[in-house]
Formats: sequence, C-alpha cells, structure tokens
Amino acid sequence: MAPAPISPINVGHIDDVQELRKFKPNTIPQRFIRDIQERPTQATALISSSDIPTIDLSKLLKGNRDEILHLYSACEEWGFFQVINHGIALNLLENIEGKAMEFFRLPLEEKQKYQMAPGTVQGYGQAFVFSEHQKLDWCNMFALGVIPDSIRNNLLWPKKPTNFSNTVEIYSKEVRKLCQNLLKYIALGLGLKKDLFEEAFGVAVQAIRMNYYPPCSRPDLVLGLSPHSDGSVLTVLQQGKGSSVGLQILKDDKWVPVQPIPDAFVINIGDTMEVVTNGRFKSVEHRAVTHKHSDRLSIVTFYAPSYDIELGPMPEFVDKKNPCKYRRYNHGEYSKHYVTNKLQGKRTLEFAKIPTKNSC
Ligand SMILES: O=C(O)CCC(=O)C(=O)O
Ligand SMILES: [Fe+2]
Repeated sequence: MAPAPISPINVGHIDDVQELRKFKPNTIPQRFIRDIQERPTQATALISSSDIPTIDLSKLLKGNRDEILHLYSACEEWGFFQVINHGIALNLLENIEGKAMEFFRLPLEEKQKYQMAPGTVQGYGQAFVFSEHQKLDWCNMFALGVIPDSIRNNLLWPKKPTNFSNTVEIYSKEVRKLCQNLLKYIALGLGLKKDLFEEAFGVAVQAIRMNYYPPCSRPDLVLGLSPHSDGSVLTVLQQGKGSSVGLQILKDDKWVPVQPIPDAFVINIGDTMEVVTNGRFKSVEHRAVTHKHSDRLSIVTFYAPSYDIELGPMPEFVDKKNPCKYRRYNHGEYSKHYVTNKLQGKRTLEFAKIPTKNSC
C-alpha cells in the first residue's frame, strides 16, 4: 500500500470544543485565548442591531419599487440585512437545523469519519488553520461543497444522521433560488438589467457550512469565529432557533450584534460582490462571539461564481469618477487564495486590489 501522503501543513493539536466543554468545562487551552486587542469587549455600539435593514422578499417578488430601493440601500450602506417572508418552508428550516444538531451531537468518533484534512475546508473540524501557532476559534464546523459536482467530496457526506444529505440537498436548492432572486432585485435596484449578475457568474458554486458554538466558561477571552469577510457574492445565514446572539458585524469601527429575527435569513455581501460592483457595495467584516451558558448554531450558505469565470469590476461600475479599484482574475484562483489563508478581516481581498489608481 502506498504510504499516506504527509501534509506539509502542521496545525498542531486542535482540541474539539464540544469535548472540552463536556470533560473540562472550565478549561480554556492557551491556543483559544485571544490577544487583548482581539478579545470581544462588550459591543458598546451606538448603532443598535434593530437598525440593520429588514427586507421583505414577498414585496420584492411583487415588484414593489420602494422595497427594491430599500434592498439597494441595505447593500450600499450596510452590506448586511435580514430577509423575511422568503417563501422557504419553515419546516425545512427546522429540518436542516435538526439534522445539523443531530450531527454535532454524534459521538466524536462518528464525526471524525468526516474529518477535515489539515489545510482544507470541507468536512468536520476547524477550517482556516494553517499553523500550530495560530489562535483557534471556539467552534466546531461541518462544511460541504454542494454545487457543482466537481466541488463535492462524496466521502464527506455523512451516513448519519439519517436523511442528513437529502435535507442538505433540498435546503440548498431553496437557498439557491433565494440567492438568484436577491441578485435579480439587487440588479434592478442598481438600475441595471435583472439578469446581469446571473449571466456573469456561470453555474454558481454553492457550499454550506454549519458552525456549532458550545457555551464557553470565559466568553470574554475567546472568539467563536475570527473576524473575516466572506469570499462569496452573497452569503445566506440561518441562526438556530433559541440560539444566543453571537454574530457581530463591524460598522463604523464598532461591533454591532445581529439580533436574529425568528425564521428570517441574514444575508451579507461577500468580497466578490465588492469586486464586480467596483466597491459600490462592500463586503463587511463580521465575527462570532460565544456565550457563557447557551450554545449557538449557524447554517451558512456561500453563493459564488463558477470557478471558471474571469471577473473584475463590471463596466457598469467604472467611469472617470470611479476608476477600477480591482484587477481582473479567475474566480477559482481567488477561491483557492481565500481558503488557503487564515481568516483575517478583509485581508484576502488584497488579492484583487489594484495598488495604484490605474484603470482596469
Ligand atoms: O456563525 C455566525 O454567525 C457567523 C458565521 C460566518 O460568518 C461564516 O461561517 O462565514
Ligand atoms: Fe462569514
């Protein structure tokens, strides 16, 4: 038998946070303790989370002009909004949440059958860890590439819990339609033709990540998920019912907690949307914090262009006043760059930035 390939990446020992919580509930290993400036101080934002825009998809689907403009300003001013009346069956939201929790509650040996290999982002474990010196997040993740087939790793689709994979498939189809609809109305809000984005992105790549944050005895010292922007065009986030508030977004240099609206999705603009709109819409840095007594689940869908697509700022967003801020590149390369670097604010977008004020 050929020897197993040795990964060139040494990530050191990564404690499973659910196991830590179970067997050593008051221990926080050093690798989880953040440097002082990174610790989640109380989010003393002047902006309240109720200011984060709420978009009513049913109004968009009726062509309601005010709602389309509301969506436009949500993208421009916030880069984050919640969507209500999205039309996705509530029992599907419950099912996916139930399956995710069943998965996380499986014995560690069962989950480890789908272990994320060091330096990769699919499977069970902690993504974005590339060195043994890197700080760890207080989070267990389970991530899968869903569309197209070429990004799927069938070995990582779990056999337990029953119906897990089928539920992910059905859920992903519905969330895909939601993304396609939102992109249409975002284009209309920009005064552009409704298929502009969809035509530019080819067969969109879609991935799902479930993040489980157990309670932590010292939430003041750790982060659930390091600050980052997403590499996607759009991200769709479902928060577990009854989960503690944990998602925070950086607005005017302050961390603003996102108070989930029951049954709504939280949507955010990703780096790719920032690039194609030449910075008109900006991806927003966000992070997750933990809670002393409650756990939290988030189910996150990333919707991005096909890896074959060459992209850059669309001509509609470039003129004398707005010269190109980003170069053209292949999205597959950007994606690779994103998943092979640790989460560090908006650092990965440097890949696309044009350093001087020259044009595309
Ligand atoms: O759990 C959350 O609320 C944040 C998740 C997130 O930002 C991500 O998975 O990219
Ligand atoms: Fe994110």
